[in-house]
Amino acid sequence: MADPQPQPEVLSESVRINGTAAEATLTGGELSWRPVAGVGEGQEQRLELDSEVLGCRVDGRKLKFATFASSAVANGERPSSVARGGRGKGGGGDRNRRRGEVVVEMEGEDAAARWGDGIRDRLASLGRPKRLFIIVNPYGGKRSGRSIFQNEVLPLIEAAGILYTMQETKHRLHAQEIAHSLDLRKYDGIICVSGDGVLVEVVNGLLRREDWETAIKVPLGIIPAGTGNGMAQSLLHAAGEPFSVSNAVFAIIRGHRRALDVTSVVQGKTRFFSVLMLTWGLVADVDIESEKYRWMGSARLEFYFLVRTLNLRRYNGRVLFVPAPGYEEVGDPVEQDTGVSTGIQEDRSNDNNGEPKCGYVGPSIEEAGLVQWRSLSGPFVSVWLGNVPFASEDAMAAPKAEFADGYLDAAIIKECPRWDVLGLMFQMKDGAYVNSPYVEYFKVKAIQIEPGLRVGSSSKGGIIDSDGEVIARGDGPRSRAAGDEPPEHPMAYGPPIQLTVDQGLATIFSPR
Ligand SMILES: Nc1ncnc2c1ncn2[C@@H]1O[C@H](COP(=O)(O)OP(=O)(O)OP(=O)(O)O)[C@@H](O)[C@H]1O
Repeated sequence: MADPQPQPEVLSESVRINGTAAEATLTGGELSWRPVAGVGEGQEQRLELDSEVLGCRVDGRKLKFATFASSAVANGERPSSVARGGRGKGGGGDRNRRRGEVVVEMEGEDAAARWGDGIRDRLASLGRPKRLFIIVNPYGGKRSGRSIFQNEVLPLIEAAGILYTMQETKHRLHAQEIAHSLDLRKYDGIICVSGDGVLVEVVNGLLRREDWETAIKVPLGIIPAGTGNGMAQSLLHAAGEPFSVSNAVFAIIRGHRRALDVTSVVQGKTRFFSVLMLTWGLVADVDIESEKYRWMGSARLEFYFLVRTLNLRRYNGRVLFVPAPGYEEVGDPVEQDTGVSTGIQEDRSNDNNGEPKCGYVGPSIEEAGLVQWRSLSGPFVSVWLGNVPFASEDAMAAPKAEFADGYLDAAIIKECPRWDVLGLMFQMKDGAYVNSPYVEYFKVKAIQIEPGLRVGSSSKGGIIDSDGEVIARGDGPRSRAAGDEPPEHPMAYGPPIQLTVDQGLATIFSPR
């Protein structure tokens, strides 16, 4: 039998807290005190180290707690009866946190040093990171990554006493290069101050390393500073926390983590890894084609959605999938005896389109194929595959998605009157759109997309977008001669694109 964890010593002392004489006790993960005179005399007050304290430093006879909690706690004023009201364990108070300071003055420096050690040990036992590598994208979103880092991230990280190395990205795929070559032994986590794109680059960089198996276990963190902040919103929302930079930073400081599914997206020898979503049809068209209206600000998406709905496109094609348990009746059965009828083929040769032969090759579809494949045939208005609930701050595209269930959530719209499409958009905010009879919502272990031409066009296909990057675009036939520029997108539009999920392969800092 394993030895029981040694219980930390209980410390008690007569102190002054924020100037008021009090009896203080440090028990487990909590500092509690009762003022012995004046306001609040005899009333117990508490400070939870895990959910309310950024850090603590000793300054002579004083212990200075940097707090991040409800305003009353931040000033050392909240009575424990209030503190306990309606709060889950480790929940972190009323979520409207503010920075504050609680100063505990001891009678002597020895006592302060002893308490300082006790608090340091307790904070360390919470598994908080000590050294972080922080990647800042100064270019994403509203170009505010740098100022978010300086003004909102750094003060909290410093108050927590975390050592860090910061590097700004200089170009596309720079974050992938950094993650590919970083000395991971020096850090307890890699943090992205960016949109989702940089986080995805980091995952791809780690999985292309020779030591990918250990590298991908390094906890990742995301602090929203992009246009698409779906991962940050998904993590905060799952914990009941409001979307904010400081809540995202505090989640990283607390060091709680959760497993995260990684999807391998494969076409022939081209392979990359996704942690958010893949979309084909309406949503991809709106997302990508509306770029030319960027000058409109965030209204561009609504505007272009309206344009596209009025001229609704439908795409031919087929999706084949291995349904998750409970979804075996979705779609039609696929003949599977020869493999020819499905066209499902695997290339797990560890040759990533000429890149060095190392890194992760993804889970086998054949393993997934132990169960029956099913299919849905187009035309499709929209195909959405999500690994996490939110596609952006205010679009809950896959409301039942879980971080590490080993499945992708599919939301597929086939035939749908255009006014109903418009209605669905308004129900995207809270995910209610999936209850529409026009939306087929189910979970899959693996899925293959066979994208076809737009209905009514003999040459135009659609756009396939994974985690905000266009991976294939059917712009019509283009003659390519030897010496031509390499194709703009990594995959071709037309041949099958396969997705398989590796359950909980990555690790991400999470409020809960
Ligand atoms: N210095 C840079 N110059 C240009 N592009 C960059 C730079 N640094 C990073 N990028 C690229 O910016 C893209 C978007 O980054 P990020 O994830 O931060 O934001 P996003 O929300 O996904 O997108 P958006 O650019 O629409 O805000 C990524 O593909 C990344 O490679």
